[in-house]
Amino acid sequence: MAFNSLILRLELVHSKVNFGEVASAISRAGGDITSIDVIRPGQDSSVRDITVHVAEIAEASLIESLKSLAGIQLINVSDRTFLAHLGGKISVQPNLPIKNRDDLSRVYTPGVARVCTSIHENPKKAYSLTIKRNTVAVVTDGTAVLGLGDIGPHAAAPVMEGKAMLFKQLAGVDAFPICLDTKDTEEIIRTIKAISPIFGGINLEDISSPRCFEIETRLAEELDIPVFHDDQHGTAVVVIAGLLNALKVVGKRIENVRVVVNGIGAAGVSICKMLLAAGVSRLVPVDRDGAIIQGGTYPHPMWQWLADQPQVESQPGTLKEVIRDADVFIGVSRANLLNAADVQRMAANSIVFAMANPQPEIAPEEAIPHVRVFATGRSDYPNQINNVLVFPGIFRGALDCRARHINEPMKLAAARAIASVVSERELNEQYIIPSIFNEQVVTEVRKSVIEAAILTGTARRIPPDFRSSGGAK
Ligand SMILES: NC(=O)C1=CN([C@@H]2O[C@H](COP(=O)(O)OP(=O)(O)OC[C@H]3O[C@@H](n4cnc5c(N)ncnc54)[C@H](O)[C@@H]3O)[C@@H](O)[C@H]2O)C=CC1
Ligand SMILES: CC(=O)C(=O)O
Ligand SMILES: [Mg+2]
Repeated sequence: MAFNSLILRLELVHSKVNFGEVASAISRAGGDITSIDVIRPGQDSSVRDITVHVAEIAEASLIESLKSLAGIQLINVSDRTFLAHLGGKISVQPNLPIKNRDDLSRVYTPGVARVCTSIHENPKKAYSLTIKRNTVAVVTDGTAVLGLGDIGPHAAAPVMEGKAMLFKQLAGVDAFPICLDTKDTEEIIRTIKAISPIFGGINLEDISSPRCFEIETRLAEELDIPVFHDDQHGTAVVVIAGLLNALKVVGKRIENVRVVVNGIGAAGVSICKMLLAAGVSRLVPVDRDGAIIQGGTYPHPMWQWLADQPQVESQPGTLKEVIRDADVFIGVSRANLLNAADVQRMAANSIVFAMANPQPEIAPEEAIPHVRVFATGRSDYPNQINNVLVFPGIFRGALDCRARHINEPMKLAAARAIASVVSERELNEQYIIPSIFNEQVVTEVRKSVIEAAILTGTARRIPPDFRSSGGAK
């Protein structure tokens, strides 16, 4: 169950209500008071901030019960999540202070002009003399934000700022959110190309399918820096990592399992492709209209590609039909599509990754008693299968070796690296995937990605820690 921390600012009229009554009302509604601050004391009335820990589903009734108490005025309700977003979540910091005119003339005019000229003469120097080598653009058009859909570029910004924070904190990569006010494929491509000179990589985020496929393919062809649509490939990499470990837990082999993937959009297409590359031989891709079947005809080019694959089943059906006897369910669609009875009909020792954000395809409480391994994309349950395990390390590696592309071998190497962070001894139903706070994740992903980039010839630089030994020290 998800919990929230609310800060309730209340005015109490002392002749009508006392604090004990307020505390009892909060407790009856399921809230735990964690702190009380008196904001304005007074003889007749007082204003207090009461911090309350409460289940998300009980929030509305708690607020209603306080409003119904005589002598109470509810001045404001803020939750800590909103407070964490006040003023935005990132800022730009200088690397060195400007203390005097001498400093100024070095970092700015006239000194800077010599540096500009040097880059003009040799554009490669942008990597050593500007922020390019460590900076990634996190670009969205706001059309497929989490599972919230097309909420636009302004509303998408908190997610992009969040990704930028994670890039920095987990991998030391400076990332900048770019929220584009256009849904036009050509305009998006043109704009990203136009802003690309300052960036060492482009992380596309939350751009809806099918446009996301063309945008990524075209940019990868036309730019000489890595372009990575996180919702496609970051998600596929982390799913493969989790699946490799989950299969070990349940004692099944990837070649033998029947896998249902629900939601064949950005994430679903890439997951299906990577599952096939990893050896899955029985795949059932499902979207709104039911299973995408072998031999079928589809307007969506990626669905058509799937329909042409021999591993894709030819039996039509709705999600509720095709989930029967599946060994693995992977959901990257939307909230609340399955119930306990559906997952009970899966094969014994089933694996369910319900990854729609913020609400999964099935509530964890409903699924967990009936499946062997359960995972979501959320941080408040065990087994968080989220692309945050991937993009920081993959870009760290790609930037450090100045990879031109992030190719399939680099992605597979990243998936294996993430899986390997959980040792055989540690592996169990509740622990198939490492925590994002496990420092080994970025280190291992970076190392494996650089090795794969060097082997496949896409690296344009050998990082110092790879130079003498032929591998990371
Ligand atoms: N945990 C993680 O790391 C990640 C989770 N996701 C989640 O996966 C979901 C999809 O994300 P994207 O692929 O980026 O979006 P998308 O918009 O590209 O694709 C969503 C797909 O789901 C399909 N869909 C919608 N309702 C459906 C239904 N009732 N049954 C079957 N299919 C249905 C749509 O037709 C579409 O093809 C979102 O909830 C997102 O938050 C996405 C990326 C990473
Ligand atoms: C995690 C992520 O990228 C998404 O849900 O869209
Ligand atoms: Mg996303």
